Amino acid sequence: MVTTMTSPTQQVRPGAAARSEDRAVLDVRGLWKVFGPRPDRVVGTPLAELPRSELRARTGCVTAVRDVSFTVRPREVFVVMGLSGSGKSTLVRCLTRLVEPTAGEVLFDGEDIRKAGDRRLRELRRHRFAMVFQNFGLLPHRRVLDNVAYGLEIRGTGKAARYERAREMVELVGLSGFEDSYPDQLSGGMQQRVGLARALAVDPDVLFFDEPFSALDPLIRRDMQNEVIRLHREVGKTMIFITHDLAEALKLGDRILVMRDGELVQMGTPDEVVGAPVDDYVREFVRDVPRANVLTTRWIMRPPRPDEPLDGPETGPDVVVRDVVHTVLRATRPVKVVEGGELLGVVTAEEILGVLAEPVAGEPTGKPADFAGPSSDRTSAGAGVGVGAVKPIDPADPSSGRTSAGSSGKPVGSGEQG
Ligand SMILES: Nc1ncnc2c1ncn2[C@@H]1O[C@H](COP(=O)(O)OP(=O)(O)OP(=O)(O)O)[C@@H](O)[C@H]1O
Repeated sequence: MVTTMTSPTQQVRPGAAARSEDRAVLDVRGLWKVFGPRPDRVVGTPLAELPRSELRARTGCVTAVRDVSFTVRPREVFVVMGLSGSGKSTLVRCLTRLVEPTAGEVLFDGEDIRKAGDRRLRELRRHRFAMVFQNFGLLPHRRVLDNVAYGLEIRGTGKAARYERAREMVELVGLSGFEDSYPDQLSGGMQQRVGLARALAVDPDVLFFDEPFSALDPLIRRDMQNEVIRLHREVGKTMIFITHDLAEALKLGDRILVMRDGELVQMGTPDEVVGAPVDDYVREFVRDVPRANVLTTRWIMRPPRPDEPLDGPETGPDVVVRDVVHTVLRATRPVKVVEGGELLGVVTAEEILGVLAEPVAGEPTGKPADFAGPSSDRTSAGAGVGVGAVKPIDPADPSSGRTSAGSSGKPVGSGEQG
């Protein structure tokens, strides 16, 4: 057992814990949603290959979700990100059948939700799932406590038990003292805390968030993101979170699914998306992200040179670069990246500067060409999905993430991870 120098203040990417479990809470396979007349005629036919605008002109149909597959693991925060109209809401709504999928499978704990009858679906929605919406969805004529207790009331929980639970949840989200207030007496951030408390009150297996903070001003929004991180630590729920904001996705997500025109473009951990964007669409999203705040030592380490001393400090491969900068710059020896007793590589000031400096397109970064970069199990974070695989860093390839993701130093939310 190797003791690394990872301290509680160091940021270890949150996905590390979730990744250790194989079981899927949600297993989505080949999911399609086509809106419009006779959508069945589109899936699996040449019509499905048409660009959106042409399909719409010829058939009146819109393919909102196109053959998307992914799994969500227990306690994972899984973020669905993309520009407006990319299909995020439709995809997530298909998971609870708020929108009926056109084709594909949605397995929840192994059960195909598409085969569930009305009664079973109601049961699942009341007991296993909860949603937090952008517009809060609170009942205006009910007090905070009654809003929080609402899901339990629907479920038939007795008054004393539901109020007890509701009080606990109100306290959990930091609203003690506001139990008797009405929604319009609260600020937007506080209203969304009520939304969170209400969702948590029913003790769901999966919490769905549909752009919950996009109506809030930036400071409140940041508070609420931190609140989600804190609540996730405390209650450990599986969360599926829709956002069009990359900083939010990087800050909250264990893994991120990037969508464009209904398709899955890339799926991976925040460092995979920033370190190795698969195409220009994703590259444009991550362009201004300070990479040192997101990439981990695994991304920048290199094999030790034959003459290098290997008695320097140690760190882990999932430690964010920002958190080892001082150690590396102070060390008189290369910092060793160690996992399970195995030396994976070393990091020196040279590698740190390589991340901090603005990369110049086409220029070699100095990394040995035969070095494989992040291990293949990490780059296949798509969990059985071929489309989501990311490219390992290739210093010789100007299109690889290392040379294309900018480092403007602009503050984005990713800097507040943890
Ligand atoms: N009920 C509907 N009928 C027809 N087309 C729809 C319907 N709902 C969504 N669409 C279309 O499906 C596509 C995906 O929409 P969706 O709302 O899922 O995207 P989104 O990424 O969530 O966008 P936004 O961030 O703006 O909410 C869009 O082209 C949209 O116009």
